[in-house]
Amino acid sequence: MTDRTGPLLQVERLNTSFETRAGTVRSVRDVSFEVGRGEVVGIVGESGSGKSVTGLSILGLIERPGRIVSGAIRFDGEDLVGMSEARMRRMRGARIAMVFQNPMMTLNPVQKIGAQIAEALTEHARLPAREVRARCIRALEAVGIPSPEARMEAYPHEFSGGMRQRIVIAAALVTEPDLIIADEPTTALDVTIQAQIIHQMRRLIDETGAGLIWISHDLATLSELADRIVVMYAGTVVETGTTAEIIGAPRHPYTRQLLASVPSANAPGRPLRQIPGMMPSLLDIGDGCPFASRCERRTEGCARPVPPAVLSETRTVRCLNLPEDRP
Ligand SMILES: Nc1ncnc2c1ncn2[C@@H]1O[C@H](COP(=O)(O)OP(=O)(O)OP(=O)(O)O)[C@@H](O)[C@H]1O
Repeated sequence: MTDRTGPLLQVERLNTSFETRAGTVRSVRDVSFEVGRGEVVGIVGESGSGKSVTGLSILGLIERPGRIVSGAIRFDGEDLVGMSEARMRRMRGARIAMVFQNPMMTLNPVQKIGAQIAEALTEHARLPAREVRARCIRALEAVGIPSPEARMEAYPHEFSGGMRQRIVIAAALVTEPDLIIADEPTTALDVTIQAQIIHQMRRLIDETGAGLIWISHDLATLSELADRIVVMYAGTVVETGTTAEIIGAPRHPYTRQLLASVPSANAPGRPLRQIPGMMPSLLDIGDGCPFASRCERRTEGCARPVPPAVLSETRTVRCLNLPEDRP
């Protein structure tokens, strides 16, 4: 049963692990967040914090030795956890789309791009050829490809890196999905191109009312694009809030340190501030606060599980020793 009044996506207490010879890698632990219609939610965190595994869990793409251990992923009111592979595949094609970092891995080098985008469409719906063509052109226009009709006949190598990434986004958009999950899609690109793509994505989400999850290690990019931000550290969500709250008044000690390491927050010419210490291994990690070993505010209680505190309708923070309101 679908519920059009609720949020588009609700991830509730998600746990995803990988069984390895060395032990259980608990990549995603007790992760909860929501995405509304027409909303962009950014997931930020250092490398290895569980961002991609969260995205792949939503897409039903966790493969052995990994599995979703517990939790619910409700999309339009329906739980995706435990859905049959055949239905999940249809969901991925038609209603939930994904965009990954490397367009060359997604695009077929020997097929014209028009045909590749059309394939995304015809795999899941039987449509007249004229309609398919019109929709492909619309998708290319939407991501800012000039002369889309002529460009449909070109091969991937005839495009620049930025244009190729736009084509991958167009292929994800052509089915008019309700939810798009983008995993570091602009990381490899020039900052100017990044800014253009981000601007176009924002416009698209505003126009179509789709939901977008944008996974990134870069808070500066997210501040331009996201409505809300989910901060992940060592597999858990440490803080969620509106973009203005996270950027303007971070509460969790990790979020504060992460912000302090963003280049624009540093004086020019000075080296970036690194967060001292290392992220703990996710192998058989306990349930206490994972940031405790690097945190100046840690106390004995931090070794026990720290439930997320709900500070307001938009804000949760998982910390026992919250610093004052403003840094
Ligand atoms: N197939 C797998 N087998 C074992 N461990 C895995 C597997 N896939 C991911 N992991 C582990 O899960 C943890 C989270 O990885 P994930 O890729 O989600 O991090 P991330 O935040 O997306 O990092 P990055 O920014 O580098 O992509 C890591 O410790 C990683 O080693």
